[in-house]
Amino acid sequence: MTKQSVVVPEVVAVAMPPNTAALFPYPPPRAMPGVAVRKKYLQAQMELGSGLINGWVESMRASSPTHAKAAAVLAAGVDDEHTAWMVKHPSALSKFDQIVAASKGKRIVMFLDYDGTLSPIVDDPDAAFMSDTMRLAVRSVAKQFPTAIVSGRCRDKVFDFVKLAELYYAGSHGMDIKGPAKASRHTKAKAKGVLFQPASEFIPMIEQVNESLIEKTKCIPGSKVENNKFCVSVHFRCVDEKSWSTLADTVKAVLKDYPKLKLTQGRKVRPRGSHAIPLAVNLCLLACSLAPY
Ligand SMILES: O=P(O)(O)OC[C@H]1O[C@H](O[C@H]2O[C@H](CO)[C@@H](O)[C@H](O)[C@H]2O)[C@H](O)[C@@H](O)[C@@H]1O
Repeated sequence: MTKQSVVVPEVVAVAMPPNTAALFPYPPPRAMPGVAVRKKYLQAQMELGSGLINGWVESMRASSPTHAKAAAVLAAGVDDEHTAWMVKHPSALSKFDQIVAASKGKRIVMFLDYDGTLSPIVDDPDAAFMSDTMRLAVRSVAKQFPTAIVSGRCRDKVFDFVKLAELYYAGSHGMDIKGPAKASRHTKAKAKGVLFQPASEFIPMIEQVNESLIEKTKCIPGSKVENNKFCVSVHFRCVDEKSWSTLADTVKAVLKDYPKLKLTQGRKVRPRGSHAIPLAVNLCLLACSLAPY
Protein backbone atom coordinates (compact mmCIF):
# COMPACT_ATOMS: atom_id res chain seq x y z
CA MET A 1 0.00 0.00 0.00
CA THR A 2 1.26 3.45 -0.79
CA LYS A 3 2.10 5.28 2.39
CA GLN A 4 0.10 8.47 2.79
CA SER A 5 0.59 10.66 5.78
CA VAL A 6 -2.91 9.93 7.01
CA VAL A 7 -2.59 6.20 6.53
CA VAL A 8 0.74 5.41 8.11
CA PRO A 9 0.59 3.21 11.17
CA GLU A 10 2.15 6.02 13.22
CA VAL A 11 -1.22 7.79 12.97
CA VAL A 12 -2.83 4.68 14.36
CA ALA A 13 -0.90 5.32 17.50
CA VAL A 14 -2.22 8.87 17.78
CA ALA A 15 -5.60 7.81 18.97
CA MET A 16 -4.58 4.55 20.60
CA PRO A 17 -4.36 4.89 24.35
CA PRO A 18 -0.70 4.57 25.38
CA ASN A 19 -1.38 1.26 27.07
CA THR A 20 -2.19 -0.35 23.73
CA ALA A 21 1.50 -0.31 22.81
CA ALA A 22 1.91 -3.95 23.67
CA LEU A 23 -1.00 -5.06 21.53
CA PHE A 24 1.02 -5.49 18.46
CA PRO A 25 4.67 -4.86 17.69
CA TYR A 26 5.54 -2.25 15.13
CA PRO A 27 7.20 -2.46 12.66
CA PRO A 28 5.59 -5.72 11.56
CA PRO A 29 7.07 -8.89 12.99
CA ARG A 30 9.77 -10.80 11.22
CA ALA A 31 9.30 -14.16 9.60
CA MET A 32 12.55 -15.40 11.12
CA PRO A 33 14.20 -14.08 14.25
CA GLY A 34 16.70 -11.38 13.39
CA VAL A 35 15.60 -11.00 9.81
CA ALA A 36 13.70 -7.90 8.85
CA VAL A 37 10.82 -8.68 6.54
CA ARG A 38 8.90 -5.84 4.96
CA LYS A 39 5.48 -7.18 4.21
CA LYS A 40 4.97 -4.50 1.60
CA TYR A 41 7.62 -6.06 -0.58
CA LEU A 42 6.73 -9.70 -0.20
CA GLN A 43 4.20 -9.88 -2.97
CA ALA A 44 4.65 -10.23 -6.65
CA GLN A 45 3.16 -6.97 -7.77
CA MET A 46 4.33 -5.70 -11.10
CA GLU A 47 3.81 -2.98 -13.64
CA LEU A 48 2.03 -4.63 -16.55
CA GLY A 49 2.37 -3.74 -20.15
CA SER A 50 4.58 -0.73 -19.60
CA GLY A 51 7.97 -2.32 -19.70
CA LEU A 52 8.61 -1.80 -16.02
CA ILE A 53 8.80 -5.53 -15.47
CA ASN A 54 12.58 -5.40 -15.96
CA GLY A 55 14.18 -5.33 -12.59
CA TRP A 56 11.22 -6.81 -10.79
CA VAL A 57 13.16 -9.79 -9.54
CA GLU A 58 15.96 -7.41 -8.54
CA SER A 59 13.42 -5.46 -6.55
CA MET A 60 12.18 -8.66 -4.90
CA ARG A 61 15.77 -9.44 -3.98
CA ALA A 62 16.55 -5.97 -2.71
CA SER A 63 13.51 -5.85 -0.49
CA SER A 64 13.36 -9.40 0.77
CA PRO A 65 15.87 -11.20 2.93
CA THR A 66 17.84 -13.81 1.04
CA HIS A 67 19.07 -16.87 2.88
CA ALA A 68 22.62 -15.49 2.78
CA LYS A 69 21.50 -12.18 4.20
CA ALA A 70 19.42 -13.89 6.86
CA ALA A 71 22.38 -16.01 7.91
CA ALA A 72 24.64 -12.95 8.07
CA VAL A 73 22.15 -11.07 10.20
CA LEU A 74 21.75 -14.00 12.55
CA ALA A 75 25.52 -14.44 12.84
CA ALA A 76 26.19 -10.76 13.47
CA GLY A 77 23.25 -10.30 15.79
CA VAL A 78 22.80 -6.87 14.22
CA ASP A 79 20.14 -5.94 11.75
CA ASP A 80 21.29 -2.70 10.15
CA GLU A 81 18.29 -2.57 7.89
CA HIS A 82 15.93 -2.72 10.83
CA THR A 83 17.90 -0.11 12.77
CA ALA A 84 17.93 2.24 9.78
CA TRP A 85 14.23 1.71 9.27
CA MET A 86 13.48 2.56 12.90
CA VAL A 87 15.49 5.78 12.68
CA LYS A 88 13.44 6.82 9.69
CA HIS A 89 10.15 5.64 11.19
CA PRO A 90 10.26 6.20 14.95
CA SER A 91 7.39 4.79 16.95
CA ALA A 92 4.57 7.30 17.29
CA LEU A 93 4.14 6.09 20.83
CA SER A 94 7.52 7.54 21.73
CA LYS A 95 6.22 10.92 20.54
CA PHE A 96 2.73 10.53 21.86
CA ASP A 97 2.64 13.80 23.81
CA GLN A 98 3.84 15.79 20.80
CA ILE A 99 1.24 14.18 18.60
CA VAL A 100 -1.54 14.84 21.08
CA ALA A 101 -0.42 18.47 21.35
CA ALA A 102 -0.34 18.84 17.55
CA SER A 103 -3.83 17.40 17.24
CA LYS A 104 -5.41 19.92 19.61
CA GLY A 105 -8.38 21.62 17.99
CA LYS A 106 -8.31 19.30 15.00
CA ARG A 107 -10.75 16.62 14.03
CA ILE A 108 -9.23 13.20 13.89
CA VAL A 109 -10.09 10.38 11.52
CA MET A 110 -8.35 7.07 11.93
CA PHE A 111 -7.05 5.15 8.91
CA LEU A 112 -5.74 1.73 9.78
CA ASP A 113 -3.93 -0.81 7.66
CA TYR A 114 -4.84 -4.43 8.31
CA ASP A 115 -2.00 -6.80 7.50
CA GLY A 116 1.02 -6.28 9.70
CA THR A 117 -0.77 -3.55 11.63
CA LEU A 118 -3.91 -5.04 13.13
CA SER A 119 -2.86 -8.63 12.44
CA PRO A 120 0.51 -10.33 12.45
CA ILE A 121 2.20 -11.14 9.17
CA VAL A 122 1.86 -14.86 8.56
CA ASP A 123 2.74 -17.18 5.70
CA ASP A 124 -0.86 -18.00 4.87
CA PRO A 125 -2.84 -14.85 3.93
CA ASP A 126 -6.07 -16.64 4.87
CA ALA A 127 -4.81 -17.11 8.40
CA ALA A 128 -3.95 -13.50 9.26
CA PHE A 129 -6.36 -13.39 12.16
CA MET A 130 -6.84 -10.42 14.42
CA SER A 131 -6.75 -10.96 18.16
CA ASP A 132 -9.76 -10.21 20.35
CA THR A 133 -7.63 -7.72 22.25
CA MET A 134 -6.85 -5.85 19.05
CA ARG A 135 -10.53 -5.94 18.07
CA LEU A 136 -11.47 -4.37 21.40
CA ALA A 137 -8.84 -1.67 20.90
CA VAL A 138 -10.14 -0.84 17.42
CA ARG A 139 -13.69 -0.81 18.71
CA SER A 140 -12.77 1.66 21.43
CA VAL A 141 -10.94 3.88 18.92
CA ALA A 142 -14.01 3.84 16.66
CA LYS A 143 -16.09 5.10 19.56
CA GLN A 144 -13.87 8.18 19.70
CA PHE A 145 -13.15 8.88 16.02
CA PRO A 146 -14.51 7.92 12.59
CA THR A 147 -12.36 4.91 11.73
CA ALA A 148 -11.54 3.29 8.41
CA ILE A 149 -9.51 0.25 7.44
CA VAL A 150 -7.71 0.64 4.12
CA SER A 151 -6.30 -2.58 2.70
CA GLY A 152 -5.17 -4.26 -0.46
CA ARG A 153 -7.39 -7.17 0.38
CA CYS A 154 -10.91 -7.84 -0.76
CA ARG A 155 -13.21 -5.75 1.44
CA ASP A 156 -15.37 -8.70 2.51
CA LYS A 157 -12.33 -10.61 3.63
CA VAL A 158 -11.12 -7.74 5.76
CA PHE A 159 -14.58 -7.44 7.28
CA ASP A 160 -14.62 -11.18 8.03
CA PHE A 161 -11.37 -10.77 9.93
CA VAL A 162 -12.30 -7.54 11.74
CA LYS A 163 -16.05 -8.06 12.27
CA LEU A 164 -16.75 -4.49 13.37
CA ALA A 165 -19.80 -3.02 11.65
CA GLU A 166 -19.13 0.52 12.83
CA LEU A 167 -16.05 1.02 10.62
CA TYR A 168 -15.46 2.20 7.07
CA TYR A 169 -13.78 -0.45 4.93
CA ALA A 170 -11.72 0.38 1.83
CA GLY A 171 -10.73 -2.89 0.17
CA SER A 172 -8.78 -3.70 -3.01
CA HIS A 173 -6.45 -0.77 -2.35
CA GLY A 174 -9.39 1.62 -2.29
CA MET A 175 -11.40 0.33 -5.22
CA ASP A 176 -14.14 -0.96 -2.98
CA ILE A 177 -15.26 1.36 -0.20
CA LYS A 178 -18.20 0.92 2.09
CA GLY A 179 -19.44 3.02 4.95
CA PRO A 180 -20.45 1.61 8.32
CA ALA A 181 -23.31 -0.84 8.41
CA LYS A 182 -23.94 0.24 11.96
CA ALA A 183 -24.57 3.90 12.75
CA SER A 184 -22.32 5.52 15.29
CA ARG A 185 -22.32 9.01 16.68
CA HIS A 186 -19.79 9.93 13.97
CA THR A 187 -21.53 8.46 10.99
CA LYS A 188 -25.28 8.54 11.57
CA ALA A 189 -27.25 8.75 8.31
CA LYS A 190 -24.44 10.30 6.26
CA ALA A 191 -22.40 7.17 6.03
CA LYS A 192 -25.29 4.90 5.23
CA GLY A 193 -25.25 5.24 1.47
CA VAL A 194 -21.49 5.11 1.02
CA LEU A 195 -20.56 2.41 -1.47
CA PHE A 196 -17.84 3.19 -3.96
CA GLN A 197 -16.83 0.62 -6.58
CA PRO A 198 -15.40 2.54 -9.54
CA ALA A 199 -13.88 -0.52 -11.21
CA SER A 200 -16.85 -2.89 -11.24
CA GLU A 201 -16.55 -3.42 -14.98
CA PHE A 202 -13.19 -5.09 -14.37
CA ILE A 203 -14.51 -7.84 -12.13
CA PRO A 204 -14.93 -10.45 -14.93
CA MET A 205 -11.46 -9.63 -16.23
CA ILE A 206 -9.92 -9.89 -12.77
CA GLU A 207 -11.63 -13.26 -12.33
CA GLN A 208 -10.18 -14.50 -15.62
CA VAL A 209 -6.72 -13.31 -14.68
CA ASN A 210 -7.04 -14.87 -11.27
CA GLU A 211 -7.98 -18.27 -12.74
CA SER A 212 -5.21 -18.07 -15.28
CA LEU A 213 -2.61 -17.11 -12.67
CA ILE A 214 -3.70 -20.00 -10.44
CA GLU A 215 -3.38 -22.43 -13.34
CA LYS A 216 -0.02 -21.15 -14.58
CA THR A 217 1.66 -20.78 -11.21
CA LYS A 218 0.49 -24.05 -9.67
CA CYS A 219 3.78 -25.71 -10.63
CA ILE A 220 5.77 -23.15 -8.61
CA PRO A 221 5.89 -24.44 -5.03
CA GLY A 222 4.96 -21.90 -2.40
CA SER A 223 3.32 -19.41 -4.75
CA LYS A 224 -0.16 -18.30 -3.92
CA VAL A 225 -2.65 -16.29 -5.92
CA GLU A 226 -5.20 -14.26 -4.01
CA ASN A 227 -8.26 -12.79 -5.68
CA ASN A 228 -8.90 -9.43 -4.06
CA LYS A 229 -11.95 -8.76 -6.27
CA PHE A 230 -10.67 -5.58 -7.95
CA CYS A 231 -7.04 -6.66 -7.93
CA VAL A 232 -5.00 -9.85 -7.63
CA SER A 233 -2.02 -10.58 -5.42
CA VAL A 234 0.62 -13.15 -6.31
CA HIS A 235 2.44 -14.06 -3.13
CA PHE A 236 6.06 -15.19 -3.21
CA ARG A 237 6.78 -15.20 0.54
CA CYS A 238 7.04 -19.00 0.51
CA VAL A 239 8.64 -19.39 -2.92
CA ASP A 240 12.28 -20.41 -3.15
CA GLU A 241 14.31 -17.45 -4.34
CA LYS A 242 15.61 -19.54 -7.24
CA SER A 243 12.08 -19.62 -8.63
CA TRP A 244 11.34 -15.92 -8.35
CA SER A 245 12.30 -15.12 -11.93
CA THR A 246 10.17 -18.03 -13.19
CA LEU A 247 7.26 -16.70 -11.19
CA ALA A 248 7.82 -13.17 -12.49
CA ASP A 249 7.97 -14.41 -16.08
CA THR A 250 4.84 -16.50 -15.59
CA VAL A 251 2.85 -13.59 -14.21
CA LYS A 252 4.12 -11.32 -16.94
CA ALA A 253 3.11 -13.86 -19.60
CA VAL A 254 -0.42 -14.13 -18.23
CA LEU A 255 -0.89 -10.40 -17.97
CA LYS A 256 0.44 -9.39 -21.36
CA ASP A 257 -3.01 -10.18 -22.76
CA TYR A 258 -4.64 -7.67 -20.42
CA PRO A 259 -3.39 -4.19 -21.33
CA LYS A 260 -6.15 -2.61 -19.27
CA LEU A 261 -4.69 -4.04 -16.11
CA LYS A 262 -1.79 -2.44 -14.39
CA LEU A 263 0.97 -4.43 -12.77
CA THR A 264 2.81 -2.18 -10.42
CA GLN A 265 6.16 -3.03 -8.97
CA GLY A 266 5.80 -3.15 -5.23
CA ARG A 267 2.08 -2.55 -5.47
CA LYS A 268 -0.67 -4.60 -7.02
CA VAL A 269 -2.39 -5.63 -10.21
CA ARG A 270 -5.26 -3.26 -10.72
CA PRO A 271 -7.24 -1.44 -13.39
CA ARG A 272 -5.26 1.29 -15.08
CA GLY A 273 -5.93 4.88 -14.20
CA SER A 274 -6.91 4.27 -10.61
CA HIS A 275 -5.20 6.15 -7.81
CA ALA A 276 -6.67 3.97 -5.20
CA ILE A 277 -5.32 4.87 -1.82
CA PRO A 278 -5.62 8.69 -1.90
CA LEU A 279 -9.07 8.19 -3.37
CA ALA A 280 -10.00 5.82 -0.60
CA VAL A 281 -8.84 8.26 2.00
CA ASN A 282 -10.64 11.19 0.36
CA LEU A 283 -13.88 9.28 0.04
CA CYS A 284 -13.79 8.19 3.61
CA LEU A 285 -13.10 11.78 4.63
CA LEU A 286 -16.00 13.02 2.53
CA ALA A 287 -18.23 10.36 3.99
CA CYS A 288 -17.27 11.63 7.41
CA SER A 289 -17.94 15.20 6.17
CA LEU A 290 -14.33 16.25 6.63
CA ALA A 291 -12.08 18.09 4.22
CA PRO A 292 -10.40 15.84 1.64
CA TYR A 293 -6.74 15.00 2.11
O1 LIG B 1 -3.22 -3.68 2.74
P1 LIG B 1 -1.73 -3.73 2.56
O2 LIG B 1 -0.99 -3.49 3.82
O3 LIG B 1 -1.25 -2.89 1.42
O4 LIG B 1 -1.33 -5.19 2.20
C1 LIG B 1 -1.96 -5.78 1.16
C2 LIG B 1 -1.71 -7.25 1.12
O5 LIG B 1 -1.87 -7.80 2.44
C3 LIG B 1 -1.90 -9.23 2.52
O6 LIG B 1 -0.60 -9.78 2.28
C4 LIG B 1 0.34 -9.54 3.30
O7 LIG B 1 -0.09 -10.21 4.51
C5 LIG B 1 -0.15 -11.66 4.42
C6 LIG B 1 -0.68 -12.20 5.74
O8 LIG B 1 0.11 -11.82 6.81
C7 LIG B 1 1.25 -12.21 4.08
O9 LIG B 1 1.19 -13.64 3.95
C8 LIG B 1 1.73 -11.58 2.78
O10 LIG B 1 3.09 -12.00 2.52
C9 LIG B 1 1.70 -10.06 2.89
O11 LIG B 1 2.06 -9.47 1.65
C10 LIG B 1 -2.91 -9.78 1.56
O12 LIG B 1 -2.86 -11.17 1.59
C11 LIG B 1 -2.69 -9.26 0.13
O13 LIG B 1 -3.69 -9.70 -0.74
C12 LIG B 1 -2.73 -7.77 0.16
O14 LIG B 1 -2.49 -7.22 -1.13
